[in-house]
Amino acid sequence: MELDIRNLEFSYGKKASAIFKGFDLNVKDGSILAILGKSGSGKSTLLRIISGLEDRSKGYIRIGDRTVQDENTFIQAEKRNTGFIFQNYALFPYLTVAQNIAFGMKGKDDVRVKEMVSLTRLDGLEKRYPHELSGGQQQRVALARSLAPKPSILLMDEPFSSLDTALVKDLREDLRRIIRSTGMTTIIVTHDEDDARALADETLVLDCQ
Ligand SMILES: Nc1ncnc2c1ncn2[C@@H]1O[C@H](COP(=O)(O)OP(=O)(O)OP(=O)(O)O)[C@@H](O)[C@H]1O
Repeated sequence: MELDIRNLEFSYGKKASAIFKGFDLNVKDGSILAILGKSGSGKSTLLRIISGLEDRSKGYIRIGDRTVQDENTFIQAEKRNTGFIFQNYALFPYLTVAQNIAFGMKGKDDVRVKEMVSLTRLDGLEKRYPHELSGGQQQRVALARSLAPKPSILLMDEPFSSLDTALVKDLREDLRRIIRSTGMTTIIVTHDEDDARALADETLVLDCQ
């Protein structure tokens, strides 16, 4: 779905200086945007605002044809239906791969879990626990878990930060292939220009105001 942000304003607390002011962003349906920017420029904050985890921002945010925020509206994070993949993947250690993937879905849907396992090439690993997986496999479980409930948009914060750099090149291609095959509108926050170039259709460089 398309993401449209107009005139966004945000600061952490009344006395803090604004991280966003008059900020506009449009991401076309199905496209992959990389957000680059130095540490502290507000990359993670922007993902938190889009997903509804920060409720103090002002401005207008639309996802698809649904306004999730404007002066009269604030849709809570649970109801916003964004897929968020955190830096450390935040997998549940006591749940298996299949149970992790099923976690965010309403009701039991083994067919959808199987579909996600196959999309992310986790076949045969369904009964393993996160600590029995490689970093790249854990990332794919996080991806499968986020995609399973069919989110409106996928938000990834530093997808490669906890992985061995030698593996990252292959994993980038893998990640791009999976995202492309779903047609999901995706925003990837990274500090690495090579990630941005390899993964994204467009790049935005954030500059803290
Ligand atoms: N909960 C918070 N309360 C107050 N200030 C915060 C909070 N979280 C982040 N900040 C500040 O907001 C600014 C933007 O932080 P953010 O984490 O969005 O940056 P970033 O670009 O993602 O940085 P990095 O690349 O280091 O992860 C920073 O100056 C940070 O110190």
